[in-house]
Amino acid sequence: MNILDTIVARKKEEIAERKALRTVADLEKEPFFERTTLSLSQSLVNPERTGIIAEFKRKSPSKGIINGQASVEDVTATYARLGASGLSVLTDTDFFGGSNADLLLARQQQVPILRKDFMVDEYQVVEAKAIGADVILLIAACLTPERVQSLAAFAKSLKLEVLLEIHDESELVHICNEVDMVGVNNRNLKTFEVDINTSLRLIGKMPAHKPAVAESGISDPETIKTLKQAGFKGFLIGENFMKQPDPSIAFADFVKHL
Ligand SMILES: O=P(O)(O)OC[C@@H](O)[C@@H](O)c1c[nH]c2ccccc12
Repeated sequence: MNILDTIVARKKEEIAERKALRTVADLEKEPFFERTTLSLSQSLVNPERTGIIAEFKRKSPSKGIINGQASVEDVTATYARLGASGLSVLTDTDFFGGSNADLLLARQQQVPILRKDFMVDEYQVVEAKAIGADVILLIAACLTPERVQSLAAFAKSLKLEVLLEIHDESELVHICNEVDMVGVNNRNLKTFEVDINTSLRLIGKMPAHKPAVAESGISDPETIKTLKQAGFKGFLIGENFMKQPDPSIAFADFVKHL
């Protein structure tokens, strides 16, 4: 089994455990459930922002511990203040060291927030709304095109936006009307290999009317210039900032060079 299959198998167990603890009806009573969500697709094309979706990630299966001490409140506040177009918060605990509590803390910021997790069930979409997310991620590598479409339609019914993540040509067929943005993960989730050229290769084959997001392995402001020229509007960056003792300082320094 590759790591993605392992994560998704564990995720399904976790969802069953969570459903037993809190029903959908419980989630719908959460204070954040009834709220006006923010649009990441609009924020990405706002010329006053950087296009960066800055990610809070404590650890990952490929890197182990990235940052064991940073405060989600402090770091996301700096990201938002210094021009991040959006925030991405890992909510998977077992493999990424994140939690729903992290996303709730990030929600103090008035910028769109992506719930970064492995979404395979409608329950998680309801939960995303209840914990304060504006956008969900759907990963083509763990869903059929039909499931992408049905989960995306469900997310839209809750006024959440959808970022569809693809990694190669074969996954272009997962793109449907219901997704708002298409991301290209430069990291192969099965082998962990990272190659920025994955984004540059795929952009020409993606729909021009949906903002394109380049994801993973970005560590140089020059790369953002190249990706922008190729047509990307969003740049999802985690580790480059999180691996520093103070991710806020790393972010401030990076945006100076854009
Ligand atoms: O830390 P990086 O290399 O900047 O990557 C961020 C983000 O793209 C990455 O965390 C990611 C992209 N798609 C995912 C899906 C699940 C978990 C994590 C991810």
